[in-house]
Amino acid sequence: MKIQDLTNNISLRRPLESGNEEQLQTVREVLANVRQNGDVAVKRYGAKWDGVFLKELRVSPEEVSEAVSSMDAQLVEDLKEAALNIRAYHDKQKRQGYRLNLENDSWLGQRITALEAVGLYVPGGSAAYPSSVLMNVIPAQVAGVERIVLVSPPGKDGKLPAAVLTAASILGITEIYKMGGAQAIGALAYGTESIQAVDKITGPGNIFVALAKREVFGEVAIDMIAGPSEIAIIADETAYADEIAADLLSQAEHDPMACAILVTTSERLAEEVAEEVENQLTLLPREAIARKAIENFGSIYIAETLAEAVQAINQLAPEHLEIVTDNAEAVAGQIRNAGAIFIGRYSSEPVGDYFAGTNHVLPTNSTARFASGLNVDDFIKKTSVVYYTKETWAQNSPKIARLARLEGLEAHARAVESRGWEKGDESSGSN
Ligand SMILES: NC(=O)c1ccc[n+]([C@@H]2O[C@H](COP(=O)([O-])OP(=O)(O)OC[C@H]3O[C@@H](n4cnc5c(N)ncnc54)[C@H](O)[C@@H]3O)[C@@H](O)[C@H]2O)c1
Ligand SMILES: N[C@H](CO)Cc1c[nH]c[nH+]1
Ligand SMILES: [Zn+2]
Repeated sequence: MKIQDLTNNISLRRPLESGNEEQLQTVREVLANVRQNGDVAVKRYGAKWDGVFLKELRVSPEEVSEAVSSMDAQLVEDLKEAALNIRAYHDKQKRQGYRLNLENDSWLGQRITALEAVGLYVPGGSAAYPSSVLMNVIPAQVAGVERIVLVSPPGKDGKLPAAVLTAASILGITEIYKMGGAQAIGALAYGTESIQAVDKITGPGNIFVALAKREVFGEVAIDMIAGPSEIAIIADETAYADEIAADLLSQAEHDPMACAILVTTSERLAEEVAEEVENQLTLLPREAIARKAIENFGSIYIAETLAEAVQAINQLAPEHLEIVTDNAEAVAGQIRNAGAIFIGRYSSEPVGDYFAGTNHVLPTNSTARFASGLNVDDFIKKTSVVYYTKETWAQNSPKIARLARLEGLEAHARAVESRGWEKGDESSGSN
């Protein structure tokens, strides 16, 4: 791993947001084709990139039961416990609408409504992500979404991983389709013969998924760009090199485009971590993927002070930040930009990926400057409500008409003035 001095050039930005021209072109073609040709296009792209041409895109109940019965009982228990933790954490995010009472029985309100139909992308391809099923579905369920659709790419055997189907089954999800990449995003956004379009698409994925979500935004809502994983670690001389290296590799193994960065005040640690990363890499089953990520998007930076390290991280806005320093909680208090923060030696990042209860669908590519991780708010909308009684109208209509005329909008002024005393009264409003 490269070791360098910390400069202002620290950056996570990969060519993700725009993708390279070829990837973007592919994604646009796929989306246009799915819009025009529906299922046939989805199936053809599935054959091309997932290596299987499917007759049926929807997962049958038999496939689900077969998957569930093939699962190790302990793993099912582990998934259930993780699901409980995730639900407990997300239950706290539930919102109530509110009502602001005004004079003369008038009121204003904010009404919270769950989205009607959402499509949740569960990545597949090079790994199976039952944890992403939990992370996507649970906040949607807590919000009260009626129709929850899962999509995920099948393996060459034409099946979804048993663990993915088991996680869906634990949560009671039955509308599941075997499709991945940009074609799945297109199907969710536009609808096809076998899948009805949704209102919002959430979930992480590789570059093709991330670009496709960005392209369909507007036609449907999306949660964020949750692309290839990232980890940044601030560590001082109190940290253990083998643990830091292991945590860096935990994210590097996701994707050749994953990003792993250490910012440390200790030169000794920097050197030891670089050596450890190399040693541990050779022992990983996904060495080839992790090695590419480390070579292309891995770096160790040496900072003069912790304050400098904190400043660099705030500039970086990583998806995940670990703080392994003396008094790590105080350092965490100074972080403004990070998708999720893991404090201290025992909060290794995978704790959050699987089990703690916090969400692992998080903003990447420095978008943590303005975006949040997936949460219950992603699955609701807020509607404002106004109820003015005659008295409140009478008191305020001259002011409103003046403001309308200030903007040169005479019809607005006349509308508010058009209410007359002689036309009778109305009863009170209700929410
Ligand atoms: N940010 C987060 O919250 C988060 C969480 C979990 C996973 N991840 C990321 O999700 C990603 C998972 O990636 P993955 O590839 O394993 O699975 P994926 O499901 O995202 O992508 C697989 C699909 O990509 C499409 N594809 C593959 N090669 C293509 C090509 N050359 N042209 C067009 N389409 C192609 C195929 O349709 C395939 O079905 C990783 O980048 C991982 O870091 C992110
Ligand atoms: N670290 C990923 C988010 O970047 C989430 C994940 C799922 N499984 C393992 N990890
Ligand atoms: Zn992970």
